Amino acid sequence: MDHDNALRSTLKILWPFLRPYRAHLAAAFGAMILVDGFAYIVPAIIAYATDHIYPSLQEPGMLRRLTALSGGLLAIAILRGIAVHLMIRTFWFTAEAVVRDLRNSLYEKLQHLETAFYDQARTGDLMSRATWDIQLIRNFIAFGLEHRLRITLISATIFALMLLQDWRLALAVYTAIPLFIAAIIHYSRKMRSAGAAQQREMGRLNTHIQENITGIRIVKAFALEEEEIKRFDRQNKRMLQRDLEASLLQAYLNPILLITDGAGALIVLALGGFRVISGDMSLGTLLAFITYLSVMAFPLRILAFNTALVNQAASAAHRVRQILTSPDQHQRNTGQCRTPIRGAISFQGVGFHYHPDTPVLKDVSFEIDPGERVALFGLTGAGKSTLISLIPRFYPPTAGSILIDGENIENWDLPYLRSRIGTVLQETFLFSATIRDNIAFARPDASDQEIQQVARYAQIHDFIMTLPQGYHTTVGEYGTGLSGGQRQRIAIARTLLQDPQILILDDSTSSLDAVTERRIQQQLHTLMAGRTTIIIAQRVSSLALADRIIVLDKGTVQAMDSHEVLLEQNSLYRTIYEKQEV
Ligand SMILES: Nc1ncnc2c1ncn2[C@@H]1O[C@H](COP(=O)(O)OP(=O)(O)OP(=O)(O)O)[C@@H](O)[C@H]1O
Repeated sequence: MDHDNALRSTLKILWPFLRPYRAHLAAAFGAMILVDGFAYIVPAIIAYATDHIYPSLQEPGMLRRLTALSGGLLAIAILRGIAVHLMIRTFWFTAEAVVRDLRNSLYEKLQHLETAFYDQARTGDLMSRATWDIQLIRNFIAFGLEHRLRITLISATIFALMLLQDWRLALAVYTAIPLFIAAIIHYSRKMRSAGAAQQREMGRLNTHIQENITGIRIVKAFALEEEEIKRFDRQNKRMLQRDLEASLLQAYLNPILLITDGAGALIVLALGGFRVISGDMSLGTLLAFITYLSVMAFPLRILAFNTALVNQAASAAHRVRQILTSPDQHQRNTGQCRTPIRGAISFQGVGFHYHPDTPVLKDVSFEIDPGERVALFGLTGAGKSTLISLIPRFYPPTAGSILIDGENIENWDLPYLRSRIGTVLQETFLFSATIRDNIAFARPDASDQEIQQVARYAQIHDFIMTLPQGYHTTVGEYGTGLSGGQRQRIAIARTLLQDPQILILDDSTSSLDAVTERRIQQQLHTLMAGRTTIIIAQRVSSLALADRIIVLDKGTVQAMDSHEVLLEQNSLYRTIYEKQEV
């Protein structure tokens, strides 16, 4: 992709974000015309003074004319100063405002993307897009776009003025133009792919750092710190390689541009000088040409850098667009139903796969009555977590249908449906906030009394009260400073406060000791009263909570009955149960 295409495709992607600020852009462009327009008057004034004032300075009135011209030059300098200030200010304001809007849109999109998107995405790469790529876009709007417009404006105007002054010399100066354009196109293409490679590598580097920090305990447990440092060094070297490749391209392009500039000066001096000597051209015109060339030095100096910047912005905008155009749940949220949920759940011939060639659920059918407690039981990898993730529509079933209160889940308003389903997952995630804020996550307006009540239900209140700052204790990203069991109990309290009709417990008692588990199970009995509950039972002790048990085997329902019946009639159930009992 050449320079202009990179520019066009960047602007096309960014246009929805630039559009609200088009008046600012127009104002900045107006200021730019003032800045550069006045610059062109200066050579004309110098040419005029050389040809008409200096030779006859002794004549009456000439000194006054010279003073007036000098005053004019000073006024132009001041005006240009004001215009350049306004121009830079407006471009930067637009850049910061667009980037703020872009970040908001990106964050909003990240909230609504399909769960499947996150199965594929790497956090470090997403972080890189949300920070580094956005930064490149900001640089593009703040000065890349300004420079690009000025380069075009200055070159076009200077060429036109040169033509007006002396078309023969102008054409001679521009003989080097095809070489110039070929170099730009050639390096622009290379810069675009080097920029994309650089940004991909930055994503990998960020992923590396993020995964290392997240998994630092595992690294330490395996005493692999030194190995990790070496691995990072290798990754960092690849980053260096990509960075060098990108900067080298600028280092190659810049000399070509400077040589072109030098060739222009040579032509003006040699040909122009010859024509002045032969009386074909005035000295003033020659001086004007030399000044024009000095004006051209600015665009030429920044062109290589600008080409790199525009191409980097093009691939950054493309990477950001990939996220912004990924399918999100809004596209699937066509349901309107928001009536109170009683909690009947029906699976009718449900099939599901993450990848078409590996079915995870096959023809799953069962009925759960409102308020019933059902445990999902099966060997690891049987599909239990997958099955429950279909109920809040984290994934759409690939066959059959799921009904809640007789209504297909697709007909329920998605945010409403999810707000009525409470989930306590195996891995408890707590936000970097106070314990109070973590519990009140679903209902930030909950009173202290309500928060303490659910904390008591979850058997965590007494512990919280032993902390110096009580409910206002800040916990880390992963609830640092809390045990696994304490984190889980906070998560249970969080779900209790949500007061859902349907409760999904992903073996939420797995990190608890036997005494606490018994206590919490008693509380859970109270909590589950009147709510439909599905418990993913990794451990047989969780089965005691259920009225009926679904035995899942390799994605199919083998049986669904009470514990007693299953123990008597189902050999798979009996085998797993007895093994775990031991
Ligand atoms: N996001 C995913 N992408 C691709 N495959 C997946 C994904 N999640 C799970 N699987 C696969 O689907 C199958 C069922 O996994 P699932 O987690 O539902 O089983 P499970 O019964 O809950 O297991 P466990 O008891 O070990 O938690 C497994 O083979 C697993 O590898």
